[in-house]
Amino acid sequence: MTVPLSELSPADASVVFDGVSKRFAASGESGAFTALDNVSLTIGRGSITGIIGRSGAGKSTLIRLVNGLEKPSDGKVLVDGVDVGALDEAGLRSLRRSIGMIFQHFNLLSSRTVFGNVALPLEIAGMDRRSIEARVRPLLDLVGLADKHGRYPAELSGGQKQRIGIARALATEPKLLLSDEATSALDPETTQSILELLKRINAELGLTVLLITHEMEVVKAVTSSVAVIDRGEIVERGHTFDVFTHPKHETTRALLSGLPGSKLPEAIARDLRPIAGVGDRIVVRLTFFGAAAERPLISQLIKSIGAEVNIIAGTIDEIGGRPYGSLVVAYAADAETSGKAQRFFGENGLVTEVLGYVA
Ligand SMILES: Nc1ncnc2c1ncn2[C@@H]1O[C@H](COP(=O)(O)OP(=O)(O)OP(=O)(O)O)[C@@H](O)[C@H]1O
Repeated sequence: MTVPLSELSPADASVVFDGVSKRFAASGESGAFTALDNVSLTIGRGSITGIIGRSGAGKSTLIRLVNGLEKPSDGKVLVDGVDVGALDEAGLRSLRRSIGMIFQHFNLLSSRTVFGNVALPLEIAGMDRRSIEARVRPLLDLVGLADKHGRYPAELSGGQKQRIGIARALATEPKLLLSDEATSALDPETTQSILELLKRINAELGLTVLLITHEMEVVKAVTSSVAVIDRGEIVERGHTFDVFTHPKHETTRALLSGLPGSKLPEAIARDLRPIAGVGDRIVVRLTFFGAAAERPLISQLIKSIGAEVNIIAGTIDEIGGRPYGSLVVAYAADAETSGKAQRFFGENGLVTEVLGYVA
């Protein structure tokens, strides 16, 4: 799905938050605590959308509104056009069958086998044994754990437990999968394999995935759209590529600074000054996309400015499946050299950010 979150029509939407606020009674104090403040957000059908924010920003509350575990204080949450807040108990049960959910700590039943865990939602729905077998076996295949069907959760690794969690979430053939920090307890390699599985499920089953996380790495690897939440408000949203390459809000920038490859070497970061001294070099981050990534930019830059350029840090990466590069370079900060460099960056469509000055 390539349409920005704000431009989707309701017909393309899996979930719509329409002016949603959520206030909780503050214990021991008068008044209420506002966990979500007038959130309007549209989650495209068939997309993998990320909601990222720091601890306490309101991410879990947002997800609990989708499956009806909380009701909005103001506004509406629509899932496939259905107003969740207006559903009665029977309506909520049927809504929850159409939504799969995976969790940070997997929430498997230790007394049940792998098969038994995946079968549980089907047993609750009253499905007969043979139909359950027919549904569960292909799901275990899909998540790559067919050979573990008789094992117990305690005999599995974290990644395998999450695969079971995913199979269980898919058992009732939901149209929407909610992922609440599902990779936060996993090591980076296992995280990648679970994210790959989510991408496959999204592509093969056309399932919408709404993923909340505090990890930018997760958003970068798997989502096409992202919304940044800060103290209950959506402060930035859009295509993941655009938000990552042109972050506008301070919170987004702060979250991005934790990504590997965006950190400056310790010695440079320590010596960086906000104002240029005589003879200083300017330190600039260059971000480039598409065709620019294939050109010998640095040698062209050296020619254009007629001065030395030091490469301090660099990374080539992919965001939402699109390649981009980021380079941190330093060159003489005098007006003439800087002016030539600015012209070169402009002519070549490079996004630049001055990080500071070093001696
Ligand atoms: N039932 C509740 N009663 C009172 N306050 C609540 C309740 N649920 C959540 N809150 C408050 O709302 C705010 C948002 O909580 P929420 O769990 O949605 O944040 P989060 O972004 O998911 O954080 P984390 O990543 O730490 O789970 C927090 O300050 C939390 O203390």
